[in-house]
Amino acid sequence: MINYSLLLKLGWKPFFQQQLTIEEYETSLCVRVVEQHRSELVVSNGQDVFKVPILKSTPEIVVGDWLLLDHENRLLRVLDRKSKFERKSAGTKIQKQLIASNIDTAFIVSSMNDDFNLSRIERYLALVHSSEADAVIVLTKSDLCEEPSRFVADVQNLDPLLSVVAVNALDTESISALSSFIKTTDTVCVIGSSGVGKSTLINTLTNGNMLATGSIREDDSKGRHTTTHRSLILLNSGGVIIDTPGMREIKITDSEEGISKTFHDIEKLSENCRYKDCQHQQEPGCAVKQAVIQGKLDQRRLDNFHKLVRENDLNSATLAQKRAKDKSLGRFYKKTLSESHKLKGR
Ligand SMILES: Nc1nc2c(ncn2[C@@H]2O[C@H](COP(=O)(O)OP(=O)(O)OP(=O)(O)O)[C@@H](O)[C@H]2O)c(=O)[nH]1
Ligand SMILES: [Zn+2]
Repeated sequence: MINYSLLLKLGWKPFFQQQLTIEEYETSLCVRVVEQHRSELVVSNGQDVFKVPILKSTPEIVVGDWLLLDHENRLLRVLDRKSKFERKSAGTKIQKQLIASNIDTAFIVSSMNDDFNLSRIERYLALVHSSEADAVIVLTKSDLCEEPSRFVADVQNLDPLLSVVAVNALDTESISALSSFIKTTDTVCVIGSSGVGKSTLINTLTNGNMLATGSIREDDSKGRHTTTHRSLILLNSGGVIIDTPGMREIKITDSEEGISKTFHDIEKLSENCRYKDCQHQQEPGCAVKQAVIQGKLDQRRLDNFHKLVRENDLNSATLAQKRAKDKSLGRFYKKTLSESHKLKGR
């Protein structure tokens, strides 16, 4: 029988419970994926940590997923995801890759120094907004900054409803301001550019205790022992953090909805453009350009909006082209195969 009370500290929610049948509740095992390797998944039921092999028939599974297993720890099914983070695969391969799932809140980390960049924050916001997770902007290095409130105000200016917190990521007391954004059954992820303080923040949040879901030592191919990176971390104060390497190099793709939510002020203004399909470039009667002239909208914000839309269109188009190509290639193989069978008289 599934023990819900053990699952709660792993981020279990009514959303997942509602997906179970009574039979599944009575006969199966429910676990969360805490690590992902090439040939196996490391999962936890809130008490024990164990491994589930990845077979040819195993569907795409990522850290954060909830799985139902039978009593021999074989996969029955993956529960529907509450949210998911995807990215365009790195390199020349054009494919979408799932990198983490079931995240309630994403901490977008940015440091209050020369690296501070509103356009980059907007880019991360568009990403988070297309994942179904909530966004919180965490501004680090407050101890090294003369006027943190100026940075907070700049970010708040992007959207008055945004949650923005300034912290010294090295200091436990300072980051306690984040606790109201980490509910005990919530799953949080931390994203942002290199060097902004993501690891420092996670370390302080976990008091340096990164192995709370249990530690597993693994043999690598040469028979050496390596301690693997734990991707799903339990917080002593309740709540879960997901920190996978993939989360750190995520790019915009299929994020139209996220861009639209992030720049809802521009969307709102565009309702008054003369042309319905106005691109807010050189068209007459453009309400968005007018707002820039009147000082109601930053030229920087409009430029970044255009840039992200272009980038998203490009990535999404190549993805769509690849999908179409794969489909027609699949039909070609099928046809060739059936013709060769016909020739052989089968
Ligand atoms: N003074 C101060 N230093 C900080 C703060 N946050 C991070 N640092 C320092 O900044 C440097 C980079 O922090 P990391 O936590 O490694 O940054 P990261 O975002 O994890 O970087 P990557 O692993 O490259 O993605 C480290 O030397 C930290 O000690 C802060 O709030 N105050
Ligand atoms: Zn316009």
